[in-house]
Amino acid sequence: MRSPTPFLSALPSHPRPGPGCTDMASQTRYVDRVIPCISMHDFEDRIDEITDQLIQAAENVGFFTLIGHGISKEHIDSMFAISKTFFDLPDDVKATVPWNPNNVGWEKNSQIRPSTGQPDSKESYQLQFGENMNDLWVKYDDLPGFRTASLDFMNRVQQVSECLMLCFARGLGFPERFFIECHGISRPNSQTTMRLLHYFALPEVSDGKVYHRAGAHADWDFLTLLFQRDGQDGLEICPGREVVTEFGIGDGWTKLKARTGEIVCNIGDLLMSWSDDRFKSTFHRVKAPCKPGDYFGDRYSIAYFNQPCKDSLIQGPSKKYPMVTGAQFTDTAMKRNFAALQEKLKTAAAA
Ligand SMILES: O=C(O)CCC(=O)C(=O)O
Ligand SMILES: [Fe+2]
Repeated sequence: MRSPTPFLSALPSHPRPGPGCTDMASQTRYVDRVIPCISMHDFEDRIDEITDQLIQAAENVGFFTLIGHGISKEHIDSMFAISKTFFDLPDDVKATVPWNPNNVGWEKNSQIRPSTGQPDSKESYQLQFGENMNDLWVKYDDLPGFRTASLDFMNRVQQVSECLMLCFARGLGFPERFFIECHGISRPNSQTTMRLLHYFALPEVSDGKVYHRAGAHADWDFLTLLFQRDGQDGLEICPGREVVTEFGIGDGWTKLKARTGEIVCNIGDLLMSWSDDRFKSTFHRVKAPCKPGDYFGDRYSIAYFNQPCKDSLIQGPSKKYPMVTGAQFTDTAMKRNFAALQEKLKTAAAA
């Protein structure tokens, strides 16, 4: 059932409509690109080498995969199992923890991307560490152990994120712990978010409709860490951003295979801005399956969005953009997203 409420899309995404990027997979031009794969093993000893690799990836592709990151396949599988137990609950139970614009809570079929003008065919539950989660954790009696297990996994992903932040701070010439402090998860106004995602199984025989899974967008956070499951493919990327302040998108998409042990990372608009556009926030989507060979089954993923604390001060080393707070950055991103969505809906209504 589709929710009639157009979702304000306050989720960390920053869609860009553009030529050749309609999400109609039949019109897609595919391009082979090398997505850097970076191993974090022996992090302390290899920090210089890892920093160089991350900077290269951030400057040239905006996407990279991580291995040797220290989160075991068992932990990832177990978090996916917990995520499924949540999504298997009846909708009226999930509706006791509804989504709100602080980017927390459960939504279903309600995120409309400006790139498609239609809701993604999915449900998601967003979790944070701080006060935004008050009353938004599913009740213990409805799902015992969910909160503890989720927070444990979030802490593990945070540790990986902090290693990456340390490298990016070094690469940009900030004090080593600068980004880590700006994203402190123990602060009550932390906005860092883990999003559990469930894309519904779709009909393999076309009924004439396009079921978008996640329409094309760029994330507006600092850095996104994404977990996927073997065989549940669909993620595609399309580098195209030159400056964080302008819309723009290329037309050549590259498929990324879903692998359970790897973490797929992408630079978000925030890090693009904080690096004075040196690092690229990159468009991506989860393809609307429509062809033999596409994956039509249920797809589960987990995205961890590193968001700044509301009072963090954001400005790149060469001061390309005016200084803003974390709260202002997120607010501007949401408003821009909302305006792009209104524009898309207006154009669609006029057509
Ligand atoms: O589910 C995925 O693979 C991607 C999700 C995503 O890009 C997002 O939620 O921003
Ligand atoms: Fe995304």
